[in-house]
Amino acid sequence: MRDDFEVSGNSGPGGVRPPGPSAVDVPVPVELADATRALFGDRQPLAAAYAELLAGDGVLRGLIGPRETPRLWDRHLLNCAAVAELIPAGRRVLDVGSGAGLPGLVLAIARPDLSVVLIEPLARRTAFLTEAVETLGLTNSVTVVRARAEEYAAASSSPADIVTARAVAPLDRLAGWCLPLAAVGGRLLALKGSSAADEVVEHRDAVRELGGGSPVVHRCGRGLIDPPTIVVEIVRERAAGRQPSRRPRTGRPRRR
Ligand SMILES: C[S@@+](CC[C@H](N)C(=O)[O-])C[C@H]1O[C@@H](n2cnc3c(N)ncnc32)[C@H](O)[C@@H]1O
Repeated sequence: MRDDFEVSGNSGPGGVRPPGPSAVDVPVPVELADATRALFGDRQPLAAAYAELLAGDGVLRGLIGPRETPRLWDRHLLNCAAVAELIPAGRRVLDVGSGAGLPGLVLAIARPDLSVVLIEPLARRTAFLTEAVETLGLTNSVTVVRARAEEYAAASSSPADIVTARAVAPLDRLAGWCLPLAAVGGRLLALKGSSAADEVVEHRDAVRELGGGSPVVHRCGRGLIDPPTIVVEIVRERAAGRQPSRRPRTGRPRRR
């Protein structure tokens, strides 16, 4: 990768530091206790430390609206952690437009086997992400990069197994930014709302032009969270614009 992006992480030893003075206690709501245990396992204290950072510094620095604090667990942490069921062990994940770390940082918390790169263009957000990664002791598994996805794709030579994105752009634009970041055979997992199926219909052709296969809609976390997280999965089948070659036509040979 070119080294003119601001990059941090993947350097020091792990070990959770206690959240700083601007952390706010965010207890897990009783009705979410089982889901939280199922999705975070023994990493639940780390998830709680991240929730405290979001509710404290995240709100103070304008990365999360104050009205989100009471619903941090369901709308943000559990919503994102549920996507882990689509990611096999040991994969390299790029999270595009991470904002305050959603879903990339949550996936790194829930799944210590993953190596995660958080790609975010805004300095205020990457500053928060870098501090959160250090505070949570995740510098061994998480890297923060300040860049737009298109810039990173043009400069990076290490394609990802999985590219994630939540609330970043409509599916056609998102596929244009994210598919070039994935290896051929790799996958974009786009966290979408209830209009996911309509988006798929609207943008299917554009996605194909961009080298993606047929989008598949998944509902993650069923039986654990309500509503489940809706994820549109797109496999990168080939480089953009190169359509699969047609089978030769059979029948009478053409006259010369
Ligand atoms: C609405 S926020 C969503 C943040 C986070 N994913 C979440 O779900 O809370 C969209 C984010 O995408 C980032 N973004 C916009 N265009 C981008 C691009 N071309 N490449 C990477 N990130 C981008 C913005 O800076 C912003 O942080």
